[in-house]
Amino acid sequence: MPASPPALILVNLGTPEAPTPRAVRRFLAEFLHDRRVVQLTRWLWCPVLHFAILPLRGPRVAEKYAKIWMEGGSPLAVYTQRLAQAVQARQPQRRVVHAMRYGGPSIAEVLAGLRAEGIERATVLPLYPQYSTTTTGSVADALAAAGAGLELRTIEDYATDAGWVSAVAASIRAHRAAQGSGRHLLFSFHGLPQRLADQGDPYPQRCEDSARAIAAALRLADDEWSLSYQSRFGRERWLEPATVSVLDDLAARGVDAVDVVCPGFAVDCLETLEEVAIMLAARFAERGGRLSYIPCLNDAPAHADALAALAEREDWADA
Ligand SMILES: C=CC1=C(C)c2cc3[nH]c(cc4nc(cc5[nH]c(cc1n2)c(C)c5CCC(=O)O)C(CCC(=O)O)=C4C)c(C)c3C=C
Ligand SMILES: [Fe+2]
Ligand SMILES: [Fe+2]
Repeated sequence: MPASPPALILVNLGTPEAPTPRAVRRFLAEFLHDRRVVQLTRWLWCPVLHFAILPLRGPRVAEKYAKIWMEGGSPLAVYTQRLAQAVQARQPQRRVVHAMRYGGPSIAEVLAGLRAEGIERATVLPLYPQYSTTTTGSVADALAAAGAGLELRTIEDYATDAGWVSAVAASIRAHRAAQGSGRHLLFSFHGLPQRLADQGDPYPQRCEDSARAIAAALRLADDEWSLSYQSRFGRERWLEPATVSVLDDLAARGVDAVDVVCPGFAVDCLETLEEVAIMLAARFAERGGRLSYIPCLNDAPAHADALAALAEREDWADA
């Protein structure tokens, strides 16, 4: 009898439990204490974080979450859970669960639950197509901290996975078929401090690889698409060009219709729904244009198919 396939753990970033200042502060406190995310020495960072960032940002960001909150909770949590269920439906022979790097369900509690069920092996799929030390690397830290007891294998990057690329390309094609073609396509990825890229974080290269692969699948000419980075945090220089500047430049050049897609995000979240689909769309409209946001793959069947195939391929040879 062949060994049953390893469990599959889809790991996402995490999100506040409620759109309230208190819940946002709690979430940000855990997130922004992660040394993968903020590298400043603690005696410098902790006073800034506790006495300035959390008190000021908590209420401001809670208002943003309130604008996008769904009946079942934060979009990131709702879609991550639905995506895990969709992958589970495609792979009834294995346990498919989800975990969050910050907040719950935590990686440690999910691993403990699997161990309690007698599961001995798991494939971990961080829901970040492009590897970064700040995201996938941080998931690896949490797995190591949660301790052994389960044999783990992690899929660290799927930026150019053929199944995932064609799922993203198909969703763009479908959106454009409904909205009309001939529009500029902007690939907007979450940014990073430029310093991390200079220190060797492969993330910007992998974002470029993803954008180029998706543009090729759509047979776009070079002047029909661009790539940019959004969601800047802090005063340091971040990856460029910034999404806001690229959109302002497009508007200034008279481009009045832009489609924006965010292939660095597996599911919709604050950064896509509030920052891009609401704030940046309003800013582009003020400049006379129409920004059409193309939703993330979320729990679409093609997304679940692509991730199930990816996990199957990465399983242990004897599974
Ligand atoms: C998709 C990949 C992501 C990378 C890379 C990333 C790096 C990164 N992020 C921050 C700071 C913040 N990010 C915030 C939200 C957020 N970030 C990602 C993904 C990546 N971050 C997601 C999916 C989300 C949304 C979570 C949700 O609940 O919907 C936030 C919180 C919101 C806010 O306060 O603006 C911060 C802060 C840094 C500093 C960083 C790299 C160093
Ligand atoms: Fe602290
Ligand atoms: Fe982020």
